[in-house]
Amino acid sequence: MSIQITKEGILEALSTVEDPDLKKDLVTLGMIKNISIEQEVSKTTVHFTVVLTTPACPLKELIRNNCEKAIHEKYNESVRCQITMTSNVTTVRTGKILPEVKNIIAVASGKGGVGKSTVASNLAVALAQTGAKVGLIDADIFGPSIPTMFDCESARPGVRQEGDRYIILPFEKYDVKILSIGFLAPPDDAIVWRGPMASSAFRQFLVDTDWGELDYLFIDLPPGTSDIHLTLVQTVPVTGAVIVTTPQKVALEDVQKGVSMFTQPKINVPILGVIENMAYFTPAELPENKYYLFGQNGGKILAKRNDVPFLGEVPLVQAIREAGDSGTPITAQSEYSGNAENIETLKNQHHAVTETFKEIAQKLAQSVALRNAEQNPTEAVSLR
Ligand SMILES: Nc1ncnc2c1ncn2[C@@H]1O[C@H](COP(=O)(O)OP(=O)(O)OP(=O)(O)O)[C@@H](O)[C@H]1O
Repeated sequence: MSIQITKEGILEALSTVEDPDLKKDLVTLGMIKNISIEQEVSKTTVHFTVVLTTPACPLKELIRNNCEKAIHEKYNESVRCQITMTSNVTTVRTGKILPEVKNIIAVASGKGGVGKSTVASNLAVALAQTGAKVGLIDADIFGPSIPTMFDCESARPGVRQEGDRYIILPFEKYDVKILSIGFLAPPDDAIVWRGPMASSAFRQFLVDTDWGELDYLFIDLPPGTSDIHLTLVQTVPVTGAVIVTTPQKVALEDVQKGVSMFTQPKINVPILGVIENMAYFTPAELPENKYYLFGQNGGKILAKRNDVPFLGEVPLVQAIREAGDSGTPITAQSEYSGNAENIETLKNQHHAVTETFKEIAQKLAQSVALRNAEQNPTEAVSLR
């Protein structure tokens, strides 16, 4: 005898399955789509799609198994489940500027030289590798390093004319769409770009650029707080900020000021998480050793103090610096390609660091999904 199964019954069963990150059930979160039931004399198959909120979700198989279990518990072990797992990055952004960009993520630090551009580049590449559509704006007028890190120092963005408007076309590399203040001003002239000219160029990157559809648009901000920060939050609603720090106390004090800038009531941009860069040094020839040159756990302490997620720590290793200088972020390299004597050790170190960036990128995507599910949309700031 065939079992009587209805769409309502399937939804009831699946409403007992929680998304482990978002801590709400899949039905409430609107993640269940395309339910259909195939009933034959001796077997019943239910089909449905689970739409995950992050690309390449690591919990995919767990969620799939829990769905199957819920259907079996409600009906019978003999019911077959054909579950399609897809993803659709969520958004809460509104407004006329960049409506096709789902999430704008500011990458900030209190101090210069903590590796903000390195982290932003690698997160952008790592998320693009999961199939997400990603863009990156290098707004660091004091030292635009993205052109070096993506080996496109002489690149000039294209332009398209629409009536009397000029639309900028970003440059694309490693599946990331890129624009940099460095494309407009030769490095030695960067100094004259401080102030209103830089802010106006940056505004054009947001307002007059054809970014197309993007899941994540990263903004690599200058260190500290600046006019560029204000231009950003005044021009577009920002999904959230990622804070990059090194562990030492002096860095943390500056970084705290950066955090407070975003979280002050007038600005109100949520912090998506803290990343500790150069957390420890591991020499290639002693891969098991960790030397905490700048102190330990500074990033974790900062995250705890501000009650925001800690996204992970990146070690200080030669391969990251070499990759940045060579114009291919380490996550975009399939393996270590130098010709050093200790090649096997360097390959292992390279692999470990690449995996670390991928894990941090995944945690960031989860943090964005959580922020979009739980918090109100950010609004562009109006300062008087
Ligand atoms: N984890 C790391 N291991 C080794 N070298 C690193 C690491 N992170 C960054 N670097 C190197 O440190 C230097 C500064 O990094 P980066 O330009 O990313 O910092 P930044 O915070 O963006 O700097 P700025 O304040 O000038 O914008 C670069 O040469 C980069 O390759």
